[in-house]
Amino acid sequence: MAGTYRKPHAIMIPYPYQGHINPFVHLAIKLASKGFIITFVNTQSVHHQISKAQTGCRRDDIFAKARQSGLDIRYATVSDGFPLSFDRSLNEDQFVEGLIHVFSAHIDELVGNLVNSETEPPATCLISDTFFVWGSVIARKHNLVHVSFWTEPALVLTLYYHLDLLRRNGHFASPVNRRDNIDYIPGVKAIEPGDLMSYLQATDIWTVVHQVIYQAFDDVKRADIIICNTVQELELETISALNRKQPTYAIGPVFPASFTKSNVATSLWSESDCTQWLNDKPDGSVLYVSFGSYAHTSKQDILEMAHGLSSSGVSFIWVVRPDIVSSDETDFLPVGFEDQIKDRGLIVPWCCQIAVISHPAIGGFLTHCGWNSILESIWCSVPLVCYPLVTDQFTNRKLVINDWKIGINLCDKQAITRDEVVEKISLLMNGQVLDELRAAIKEVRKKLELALSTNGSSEGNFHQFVEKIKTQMREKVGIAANGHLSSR
Ligand SMILES: O=c1ccn([C@@H]2O[C@H](COP(=O)(O)OP(=O)(O)O[C@H]3O[C@H](CO)[C@@H](O)[C@H](O)[C@H]3O)[C@@H](O)[C@H]2O)c(=O)[nH]1
Repeated sequence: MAGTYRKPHAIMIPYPYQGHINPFVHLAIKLASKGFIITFVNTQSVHHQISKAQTGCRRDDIFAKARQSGLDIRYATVSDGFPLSFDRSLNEDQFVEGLIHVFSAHIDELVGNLVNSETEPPATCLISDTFFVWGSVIARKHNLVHVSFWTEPALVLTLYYHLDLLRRNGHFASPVNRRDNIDYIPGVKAIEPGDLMSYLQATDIWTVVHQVIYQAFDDVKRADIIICNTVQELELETISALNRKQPTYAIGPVFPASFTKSNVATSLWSESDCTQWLNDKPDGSVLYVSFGSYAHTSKQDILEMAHGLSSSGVSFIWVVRPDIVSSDETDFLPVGFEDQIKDRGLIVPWCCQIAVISHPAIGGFLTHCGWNSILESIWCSVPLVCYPLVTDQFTNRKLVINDWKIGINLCDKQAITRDEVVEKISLLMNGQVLDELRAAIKEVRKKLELALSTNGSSEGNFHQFVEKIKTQMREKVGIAANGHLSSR
């Protein structure tokens, strides 16, 4: 086959959560527009949920429209080992165990078929979510280039990557963890233990999620390439330090090609349209409140939040996911709340967040600090109130408040009070603090814009990353064909 040009064919597998599916889909489109063939894999359950969330039309293949526009993105769905009716949110440990042991076996089979396909250009690259513990194992077995896609800040990746240092220095997995600053992680300025990811602050460190963490951040060390949905200028030292270990490229933010419109359905819940409601509100007057797709909160916190929002006097849109407390606890808003807030507050189960926060009426975002929400809010220059709940959200808050100064904190402990909610909303939506936050977020936004411009860092890194994959793919094919490097 020497001399013949084969299109590069990459298999992409996101972790089956909204905050991971979104950047994976946008990256698939970006790679396909650079001439890649992509086989995008969702779990059957994710596919079913996305299809159900689409009103009006049934979509068996979420990339059908993208393909009509000339992109070669194929779509495959694979069982995660559980029936569609299984409640993955309520039984997370079991679900995550399934992703480790059963989903991986199905993926192994699918990858084998795509690699050995005789009629199609066989796949030569696997782009898998860093949280999967088996990415490099499957890639190596099938002789694929392994790209680990990290959908959180580089700071979070590097903290997990150096778990051994945290352990050795007594900041993690000690009978009593040290409380002083952590100042020995390469590329990270001193960081407080309270800014670590929730799993590293936990007392029980033998959960299923911890098993994932121990294995996934060992596995990532064998990836050929790491790509991060972040921006070099925002995390320069961290990215450089990671790069000294393994080829690491900051290619973010990975957004839809046209920011507010995507021709690929990704929402796991039906989106309520908030445009009409927002059109009637003055510019910058509405607070958007959302805790993302994954985190849960207590019924008590929801009550305090509701009373706080109601007493604040500010107009708001509040995304109250049906399973926000738990999927078997659905009656949690205060009695008569919706009547009480009338047309000042809009409660929706889900919406197109990007469309909402791009609307000029939005003036602030009370967020759980999911990484996508932070990137999207920066892009729309909307300052933040931080209310982290779990995982990387505590570390992301540190970036928002301490490093970039584009947001304020809701509270230090997890249980909130209505008074704190009123106080912080009023700080965010009025007065001098708001002016300072707005000025700061505009500066950070400029960095994102520059990074994404033709000569910007993310575009440059993306280009280098693509070239590196292609070179490594050619090397793999050469090795496979000849047992040594081909001279192509
Ligand atoms: O009503 C809504 C709410 C959210 N979104 C979108 O859903 C995504 C949510 O992502 P993110 O803000 O990152 O939150 P999570 O869904 O909670 O994301 C998970 O994945 C992220 C990336 O790995 C982590 O940073 C988070 O902590 C983790 O909970 C974003 O693109 C939002 O635009 C909507 O479209 N509509």
